[in-house]
Amino acid sequence: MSATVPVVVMGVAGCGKSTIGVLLAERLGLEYAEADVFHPPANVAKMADGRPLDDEDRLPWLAAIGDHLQARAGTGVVVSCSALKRSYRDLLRAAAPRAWFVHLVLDEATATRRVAARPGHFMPASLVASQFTALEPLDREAGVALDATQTPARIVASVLAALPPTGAALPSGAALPSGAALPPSGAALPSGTALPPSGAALPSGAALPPSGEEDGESVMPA
Ligand SMILES: Nc1ncnc2c1ncn2[C@@H]1O[C@H](COP(=O)(O)OP(=O)(O)OP(=O)(O)O)[C@@H](O)[C@H]1O
Ligand SMILES: O=C(O)[C@H](O)[C@@H](O)[C@H](O)[C@H](O)CO
Repeated sequence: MSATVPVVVMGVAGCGKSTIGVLLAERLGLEYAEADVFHPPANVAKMADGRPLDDEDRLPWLAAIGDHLQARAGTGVVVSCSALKRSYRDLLRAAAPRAWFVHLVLDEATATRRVAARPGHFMPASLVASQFTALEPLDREAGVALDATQTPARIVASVLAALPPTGAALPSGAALPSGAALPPSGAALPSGTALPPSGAALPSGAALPPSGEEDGESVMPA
């Protein structure tokens, strides 16, 4: 199986970007790139010191990741990148218009627990709250939002099912299917609402079902 769309696995620290990115790249037979290696040393030092990055800090990092995506636009690549804000994703899309995002959606308590339990990493658990402050969920952008408390195998299977077919047109700022009736942007689905099967359109920002329920997925139109 292969995908030529550049796939960006996004979300807060601890949501599983690296874990899922590696597995996904393996399944797709593509190169995996870890966003943390694109940080200037000053960014890593700042985070290790317990200070969150700001927009200015993130600009050179996003530019480097954008270059990496652009250089592999024809062959495909899987990149992990927190891409917390819409404006950050816009920068990546400016470099790679076909970029397709996998948002691993996780609650703050679980993210904090995972980061605290992870040995030998520069990111302190004290910074997880700032990641949620910055986070702007995928909003009518090409990609899929998945419940990050599912098993890695299940998450990867959902991504593979949702990926646009090789060669499919992926305009940036993906258009909604014509005639689709959607609640206002950011509207949460009533609790207990069954999510449509993979491939169906859902506004991002839709509430994901609690862990353990069927599916845990919302797909943005490609
Ligand atoms: N689906 C999952 N279920 C349970 N644990 C997971 C899952 N995905 C990742 N983890 C664990 O959570 C921790 C954080 O995962 P990972 O390093 O992949 O996250 P990340 O989003 O890349 O974090 P960061 O952005 O801080 O590098 C790891 O210990 C990993 O084993
Ligand atoms: O945008 C950011 O604040 C950073 O990218 C962080 O997300 C860290 O790099 C990552 O979480 C640590 O691995």
